[in-house]
Amino acid sequence: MIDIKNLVISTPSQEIVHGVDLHIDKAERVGLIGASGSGKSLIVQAILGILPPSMSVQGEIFVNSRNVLQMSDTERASMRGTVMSAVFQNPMTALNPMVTVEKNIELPLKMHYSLSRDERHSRVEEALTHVGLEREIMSRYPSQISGGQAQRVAIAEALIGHPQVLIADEPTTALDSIVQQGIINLLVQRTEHQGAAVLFTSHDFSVISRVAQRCYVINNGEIVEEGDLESIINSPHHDYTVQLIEAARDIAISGNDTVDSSRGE
Ligand SMILES: Nc1ncnc2c1ncn2[C@@H]1O[C@H](COP(=O)(O)OP(=O)(O)OP(=O)(O)O)[C@@H](O)[C@H]1O
Repeated sequence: MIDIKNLVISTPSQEIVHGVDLHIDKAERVGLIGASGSGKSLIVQAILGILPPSMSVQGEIFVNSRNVLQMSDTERASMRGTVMSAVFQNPMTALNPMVTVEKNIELPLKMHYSLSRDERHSRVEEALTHVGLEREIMSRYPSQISGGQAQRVAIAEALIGHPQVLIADEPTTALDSIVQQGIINLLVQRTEHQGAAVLFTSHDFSVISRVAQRCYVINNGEIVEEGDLESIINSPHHDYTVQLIEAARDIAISGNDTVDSSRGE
């Protein structure tokens, strides 16, 4: 589904991401874990084609066997929402503050499908139910909902076009731990239900362990370890991985969690 080969990302003065290889299979949930500043967001931005213009990028990023680094902006835009979608750390920046929750969520439908207004309305209602929100929230503006609700709205928008992969760049970092848990459960449930793959970035092994089946450990722009989550947690090879595991509060293997996914918001 996604195959990254020898990805190098540089500013005019220095190389930041040094030859990263990363692979995600269809419907697989993959974690990318590393400390702040290790290069996770730049890799995500390269996949989505939204790197700052000052950055240069080399290597290959194949999505469904097509190199996105060689695509035009229009071609890339046509993939957003249907092939790839993304959610970010701060949901408020992802939502358009000038329009209602309904208008935010229906955007991918308007861009990619020819549906009537009524059809879009019922798809948005259904999407809200799937992310555990009441339909009344549709007419509110992003400033009138909580951070946890906003992240649910962002997830509804990201998944409404049934993308093949959801890229989640630290989507729970800005939320408190109870809300965080609900968002993680929701992401796992919904992507599993829709058969979507996930690339989930975090600096926290306790978060990654609840989402990913396999993970990559990144340190200073370099992948230092990769493997099944259980193997990495039970027998990490790299000192940096050991440090990340020791820093985690509590580690679970994903799928073992039964916490109510809308608690505390
Ligand atoms: N637009 C930019 N111009 C110059 N340097 C940048 C830019 N964006 C990021 N960097 C640098 O690149 C490095 C990697 O940043 P990146 O945001 O990918 O890290 P990260 O692992 O996602 O960290 P965090 O968890 O804090 O988001 C950092 O040293 C950062 O300062």
